[in-house]
Formats: sequence, C-alpha cells, structure tokens
Amino acid sequence: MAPTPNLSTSTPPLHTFHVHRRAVPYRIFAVVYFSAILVLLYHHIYKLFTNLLHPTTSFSLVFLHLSVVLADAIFAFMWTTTQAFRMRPIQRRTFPDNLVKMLDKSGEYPGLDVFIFTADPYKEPPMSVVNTALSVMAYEYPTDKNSVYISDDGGSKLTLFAFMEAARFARHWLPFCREKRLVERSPDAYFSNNNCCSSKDEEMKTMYEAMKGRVENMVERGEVMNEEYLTSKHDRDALNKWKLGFTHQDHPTIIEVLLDNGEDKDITGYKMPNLVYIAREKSKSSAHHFKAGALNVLTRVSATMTNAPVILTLDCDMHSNDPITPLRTLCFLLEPIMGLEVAYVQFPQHFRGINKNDTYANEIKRSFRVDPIGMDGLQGTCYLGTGCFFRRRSLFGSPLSQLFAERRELNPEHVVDKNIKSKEVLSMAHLVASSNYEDGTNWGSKIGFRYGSLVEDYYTGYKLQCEGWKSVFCDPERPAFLGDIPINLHDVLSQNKRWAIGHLEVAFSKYCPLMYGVNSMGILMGLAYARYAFEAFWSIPFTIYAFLIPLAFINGVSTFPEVTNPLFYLYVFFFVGAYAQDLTDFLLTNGTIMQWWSDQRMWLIRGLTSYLFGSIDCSFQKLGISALGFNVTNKVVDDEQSKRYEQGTFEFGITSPFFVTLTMAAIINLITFVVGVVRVVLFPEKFGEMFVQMFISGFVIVNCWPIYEGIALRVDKGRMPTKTITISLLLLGILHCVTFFSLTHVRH
Ligand SMILES: O=c1ccn([C@@H]2O[C@H](COP(=O)(O)OP(=O)(O)O[C@H]3O[C@H](CO)[C@@H](O)[C@H](O)[C@H]3O)[C@@H](O)[C@H]2O)c(=O)[nH]1
Ligand SMILES: [Mn+2]
Repeated sequence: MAPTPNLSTSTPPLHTFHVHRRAVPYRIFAVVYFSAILVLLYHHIYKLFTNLLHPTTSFSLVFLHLSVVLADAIFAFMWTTTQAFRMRPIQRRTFPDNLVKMLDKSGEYPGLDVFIFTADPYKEPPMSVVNTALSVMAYEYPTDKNSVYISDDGGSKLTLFAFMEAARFARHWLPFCREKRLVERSPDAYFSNNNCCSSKDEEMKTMYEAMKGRVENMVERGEVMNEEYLTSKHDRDALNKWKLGFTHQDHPTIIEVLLDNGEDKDITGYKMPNLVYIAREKSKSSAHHFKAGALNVLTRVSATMTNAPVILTLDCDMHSNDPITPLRTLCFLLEPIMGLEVAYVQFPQHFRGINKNDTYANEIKRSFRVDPIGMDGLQGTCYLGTGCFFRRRSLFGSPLSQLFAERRELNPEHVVDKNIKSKEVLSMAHLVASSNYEDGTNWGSKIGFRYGSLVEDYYTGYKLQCEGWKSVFCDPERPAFLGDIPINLHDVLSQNKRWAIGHLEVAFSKYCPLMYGVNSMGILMGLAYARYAFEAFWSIPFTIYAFLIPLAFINGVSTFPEVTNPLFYLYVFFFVGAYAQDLTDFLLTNGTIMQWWSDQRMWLIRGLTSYLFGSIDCSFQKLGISALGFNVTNKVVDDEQSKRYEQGTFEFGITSPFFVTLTMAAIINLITFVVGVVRVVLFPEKFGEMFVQMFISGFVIVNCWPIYEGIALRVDKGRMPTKTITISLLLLGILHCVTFFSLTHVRH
C-alpha cells in the first residue's frame, strides 16, 4: 500500500505511515480460526451436558471435563484478544529534516523536560544512571530548552555525589559530542565500542575513567567520605543534608540544581542544559506509590522550574542511542492537524547484551515490537514506561476538557519567569515534592500519572486513551534508546510477576478494559488492553495442561480425542495455526527461528511461574492478607552468571517457588511420556487414543530440556538446587495420590 501522508500536501510531510501487507491475510485467517473455536466450544458444551445427565458419571470426571473446557475457553479468549493487534498493523516514517526547516522558518523549539528515575544505588549503579543522563543532556537540541531531572527514590548520597561529578564532566562531554557529531552520546557505550583513536578521544576517556573510578570507589565503600573528592563548599553543604536518622523510607525533600542553564557554560562557552537532582520527601505515614509517585513529583517540580510542554520519561537502565530523537517526536507532536490529539510518542525498548538465541526472551518482542504496531493502527499504542515523550497537557484531562491543578503554577500553560535557583522557585519545588502534598488533590486519579497498578505505565496510557487521547509508536531503524536486561532467570520471572500483578489489578478494577475500555475506545482497543490485563490467566490452562491432564493420564483417564476422531484435526489446526502465525509475526519483525523458540518457551515458563504466582499474590492482596510492592529489577551483573548467559545456559541456582513448579512440570511430563511409551508397547492398538497426550508431553519435554540439564547434568552454581528437586518430588507424590484416589471409581 502506498504511504499515506498525514499532512495537507502543500507542506513537506513530517511523517507518513502505511498499513502492513499482512493485515488482509490475517483478517481472513481470524475468521477461519474463530469459526473453528466455535465448533470446539460447541462440542465441549454438548459433551459436558451429556456427561452431567448421565447418572453414573463421577464427580471427578465432571471436574476433569470442566477443567478442560475452562482451559480451552481461556485459550480461545486470549486468542480473541490478540486479534486486535492483527487487524491493522502500521509502519511509520518521520522526516526530521522537514521539521527543522519548518522550525527554522516559523517557530521555536518547545522546551523538553527529561525525567530519569533511579531507586537503589546498589541495584542500579549510579554510573549507569549518570550515563543515561549524559546521553540525553547531549541531545541534538537547543541546550537552553533541555532540562534533565533525576528522581532518586533511593534517597542516596552516592547518587547525588555521582551527579556532582557528572555535572563537571558534562562541561567537557557535551562539546566533545557536538564537535565530533557523535551518535552514541552515552560515554560508556561510546568508549566500550573501542572508539579510541584520536588524542582527543584518549583525553576524554581518561577523564571519564577517572570520574568513574571516584564514583565506584564511593559506592564500594558505601559512604561519601573522601574530603579530597569534595572540592566545593556547595557540594559539601549539599551532602550534609543527610543527617542522622535519614533513611531511604523516611527523609525530607532534597533538591539540588547542579547545572543552571541561565549561568552554567561548557568549556567552549556554550550554555549547559539544566540538571536537577530530586529526592522527594518520604515518610512512613504516607503512601509514596513507587514509580508512579516519583513521576508525579517530577511532573510538579519540573512545572515550578521549567514547565516544558514536552516530557520524556526514561528509566535509569536505558540510554539515548540517537541524538535526534526529540526531533522525531516533534514530527508528531507539532504536526498541525492530528498532532494536538497525540498524548505521547512511544519509542520501543531495544536492548543491548542479549545473547544469540535470546534465552530468556528479553527482547520482549511481542509487547515491545509486534503488538504496538497493531495498536498504532487503531487508536495508539500502550505507554511502555520508558523512552516515551508526553505532551504535558495530556496529563491534565481529556483533549476537549482540561482539568486544572490545585495551584496555578502547576498547570501546563503557566510560564516560569523566575530563575530556577531563585528562592521562590525552590521553596515551591520543595512544597510540591512533600510526601503529603497530594492529599485531597486529583494527582494520581485524574491528573498526572495514575495510581492503582504496579504497571503505572500501562495503566496511565490506558486511562489517557480512554479519555480520548491518541498515541504514536515510533520505531526508527536506528534504535532511539538502548536498555540493559536482567540476565538471570529468577530476575526475569520476578519482573514478569510484577507486571502480571499490575495488569491483574487493572483487570479486576472498575476500569476493566473489557467493560470500561470497550465502552470508551471501542471493541478492538478494549480487547488489546484486555490482552495484557488478563495475561496472568494463561496460568490457568497451563496448570491444567501441565499437571491435571497428565496426572489423570498416568492414572488411566485419557482426555483428548483419538486420531480417528474428526475433532483430532481441529486440535491439530489450533496448534499449528496459532504457532505458525506467531512464528510469522516473529520472523516479520527481524527475528530468527531460534529466538522465536526461546520466546515461546519463556511464555510457557512464565505461565507456570510469574503468571501463576502473580495471580496468587494478587488474590492474597484482595483478601487483605498481604500488600504489593515494586521490587526493583537488579541491574548488577555477576561475572560467572554473565558467562553462563553468554553460552545460553539457564540460570537456576537459588531456591525459589518458581523453580519448584517448573521442576514439577518437567518431571510429570517426562513420566507421562514414559508411561505412554510403555502402554503403546504393551497395547499397540491404544496408540491412537494416546497420541495427543504423548505429543503434548513430548512437546513439553523438548521445551524442558534445560530444566533436565539443570536437575541432572550440571555441576556449576547455576544448577537446580537439590532442595528444589526434593520439594518438587514430594509435591508430585502428594498430587499423584490425590488423583489416584479421586479416580478410583473411574478406572476400568
Ligand atoms: O519505587 C520505585 C521503583 C522503581 N523506580 C524506577 O522505575 C524504573 C523501572 O524499574 P525497573 O526495576 O527497571 O523495572 P522494569 O520491570 O525494568 O520496568 C518496566 O516496568 C515498569 C512497571 O512495572 C515501568 O515503570 C518501567 O518503565 C518498565 O521499563 C527504574 O528506573 C527504577 O529506578 C522508582 O523510581 N521508584
Ligand atoms: Mn528496567
């Protein structure tokens, strides 16, 4: 299809898009697949009723049958929700050159406020946060329009110290980037790519390494103490704000303006961007709402200081990989016709350091690449938490009716006319960062980033779109940002568990996408958001297919149709159809078959771990038994683990409930398969009856290969702990006994 310009043809376009060719075959396939689902559901219900009406049917058999119907119904539901992404996937292009021409002729660059988040100096090394900040301070954007705000939820001296160093280094780094026209503007990325040839490079590298040495030295010691590093009185005074009794959960607000655009210049005399450090007030008596709370504090503090109309939210594990990214964003936000309706422009999370076959599916291709282009063709993509440029105005009510904050200074149209370091500005900034400031206001409910879910990104994007805002997904050839990934299985699964819980919180709130979302945005967008809200539901069919049905099989009860039954072909179609389409999506987004294999394996693994335990935690929270928290993902890498990751070896190593369910699934399916083989040898005529179960268990076994290795073949530290294996065997024994006694009357 020809690209469709989104502008009137008189001016050169700022952006275009085209609908992917796959849309039409996907729509046809959807109709066929959906019809097949209806046939299967009809069959299930028919059989269930005949079973129920039969006087001799035992309770256990009905239970088993109901479970199978439930599993298949959830598969069907989840399949339906994913169709929303496949109806109209689009691809966009931007023309930053045209934008620059337009701005040179007619206008001014809008201000940009960048928010960077960090929460723990030991899980998120301050040097990595510094690299994130330097990469965006060096954006190809007028420096007097660029302000970088660091939110430190760890309230750590170490992070502030690192930024004092960074502010000094930036005076050298920014002109260096400008003069050399670098595209890699995170020093760490630049120097680790062996960009060292000129003497200027060498000099810069030495300076960078010296700063890194000082910061890492402090972090290692856990205290900022070396007086010789603290050259200015101002720095010493700032660090003295950490008084006795200061903890990361209980402390006053600390705001330090480290660079002030009005007065600070780089070594060539150019203005520096603003750089502000903020540790918001924390107190045990008020909720701080984790990252969502930090986002709102930064929204307010930045409003008092610069109030730029465009906000970039960026996690500290991600740095800019392309300095013209803000210009690409403006291609959408400044577009005269549709621009005003766009709440945010989301760039995908791309990662560095992923191993060859992407063992843990860290690329998260479906959520970060495949699904967003599908939503982009409808009303717009989800907010993914980082690498996203917001129109500040979108945080204040729907496009048609603006809401106003309780203080005029916080509203998007307010113009700041005082210096960022002035007394008035600083006292207002402290006020709006206090821990009880939001009491009795609309922050978190109607204004700003929304509270109520651990995935504040998904939830906020969803609420904005329900209000009528559009959004844009922009995925240029050169990734705009590059992030780091967790490289150990447990970290990956914990992260996914947090997401699953956050999504469930939305699913079971009054804003459930299936009702509220469908009403506000229509059926397709509602389904797309529901696909995430209900992702933890995968755990239900997976648990049934991985445990219940194999246990029944071992105890002599087969659930699946024989190969001679026409229904058998329906199952084959479901399996092959869904997998083939999934593979197609993957290959069309530059994936390899092996990466796809890892991705589907991780989906199965998540089903029995993150989604399962996420559902359990969420139920506990609903029952008031426990509270939910945001466990920050660990970003520090252990060398030995790193080596195993490079080789593609799975990392177990610690005792965790996640690994218990995985081990159980691996063992029970191996047993099922062996039992099947023995029965086929004894009664070859039963092969047709057992084929489907043996195929499914065989498929699980192939997927579980790394688990068997972890249990039996490895001796390194990352192997499956003996304790985990013992607990799994015990639990399996109990489950087997329960099944055995429940099915006593059914066996023949
Ligand atoms: O109380 C908190 C907890 C976290 N963070 C920051 O939030 C960011 C994301 O945390 P991380 O541990 O890296 O979580 P991820 O799972 O990698 O983050 C994904 O999922 C989050 C929602 O669960 C989103 O906020 C993120 O943008 C998205 O990348 C980091 O910069 C943290 O420093 C805070 O500022 N305050
Ligand atoms: Mn992260």
